[in-house]
Amino acid sequence: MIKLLTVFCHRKNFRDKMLHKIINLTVRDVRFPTSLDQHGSDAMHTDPDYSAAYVVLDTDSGLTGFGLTFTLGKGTEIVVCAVEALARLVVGKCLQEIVSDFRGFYRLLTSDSQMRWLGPEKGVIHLATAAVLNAVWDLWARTEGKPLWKLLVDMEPKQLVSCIDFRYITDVLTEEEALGQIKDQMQKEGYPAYTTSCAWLGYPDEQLKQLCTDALKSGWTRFKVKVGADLEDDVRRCRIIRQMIGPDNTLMIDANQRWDVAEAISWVSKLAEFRPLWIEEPTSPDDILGHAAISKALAPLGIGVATGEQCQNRVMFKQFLQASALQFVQIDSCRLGSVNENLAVLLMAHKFNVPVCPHAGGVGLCELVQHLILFDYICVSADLRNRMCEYVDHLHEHFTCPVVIQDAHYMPPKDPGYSCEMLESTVIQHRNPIIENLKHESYEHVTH
Ligand SMILES: C[C@H](O)[C@@H](O)CC(=O)C(=O)O
Ligand SMILES: [Mg+2]
Repeated sequence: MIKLLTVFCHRKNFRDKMLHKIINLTVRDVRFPTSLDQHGSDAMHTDPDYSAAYVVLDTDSGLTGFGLTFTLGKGTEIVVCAVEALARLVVGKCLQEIVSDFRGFYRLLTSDSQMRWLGPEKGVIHLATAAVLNAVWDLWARTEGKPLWKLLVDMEPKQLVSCIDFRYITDVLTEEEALGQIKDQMQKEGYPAYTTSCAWLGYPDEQLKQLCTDALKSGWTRFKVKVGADLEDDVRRCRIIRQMIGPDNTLMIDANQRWDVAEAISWVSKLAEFRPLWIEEPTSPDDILGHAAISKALAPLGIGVATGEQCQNRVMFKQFLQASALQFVQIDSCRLGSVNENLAVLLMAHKFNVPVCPHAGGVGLCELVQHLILFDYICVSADLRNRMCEYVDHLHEHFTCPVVIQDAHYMPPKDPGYSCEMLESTVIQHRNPIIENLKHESYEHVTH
């Protein structure tokens, strides 16, 4: 009897919890002046100001969901407008209504017939979708009192798979197959990380050496170097880093889409003596066959191709995998359509036996993607070979639950949610009021 009552109360609590109705969505343009010190600089983004379109979902129960997407500087204004355009599809819905048919809700956002023309599922509108859905996932995880990775790990495989939109990928992965790939066994340990913080393109050699020395002391063994602007500089910088980290540590290089295909092959061949594990984004992120040609040419040198931080959607990832055009999948928590679409890519990568090494850094990307890679390890890949998650040592102090790195490993987050919440003081201090002022002016214009 007591047991029955407990089950009843539990169910009722669950139902009540899930009834949170979303009554408001606010989005803020939050920017950080990272370009002043050349943090984040690469061959194509020479003065990046790390920024976020930051979403807050208020519910009638008082519980709040936080989400974001990462972008750079002025571009944030446009993403903010796109989020505002999606708000009408979210406000007024109950959490239960959304998560009981998450696939349907994902489609509602990505297939709205007036907005779909902007994508579909790519560019600004997809970044906006990610920001909104990230907030919904955060709200769900908070409702359950679990960190997002645990919410995913505890879900029945059937429910998990029901969050994925399989449209356009059933030729390589069906719902039934996906079900078979999800393991229900749990393990907990820190997830290996690599650092990009030592070798941004705009850092002078002395700074590079100092940061490398510090990182080695803190236990880092895997390092990424920005390349692609000037070959002589790249040779010098890679030589410095290789000498400092020694022959056994791992080095990766990242060109941020700087080259054409033939140029990529010849340039990277000249850096082969430094034994990079991968060349990241050698050419246009949309050129799947170009990546395949680069992969083929560099394979004899032992250099793989990594890409994904600007891969538009699961369909592109599908083709990269089908064409053997990448050897490392770099999922991104804010470029793809949130957890829903990232789940699809994790499962496809598993099917093709290609390791996932997420893109992180920016603002908030480390906080978010750590949940996805933990889930991948526990429930999908159960493998750490050639796997690591990027880490960049900037802007974590602005989050209420920043990542915890120990001995170059991500430690599993414990707080409920998706780790998206920023400090209120940060949002106030770094909010870019341009859009709001503009709106104000146009309202005035209309009323006069
Ligand atoms: C503009 C960003 O800093 C970009 O360079 C990040 C990146 O490519 C990476 O972290 O990898
Ligand atoms: Mg990169």
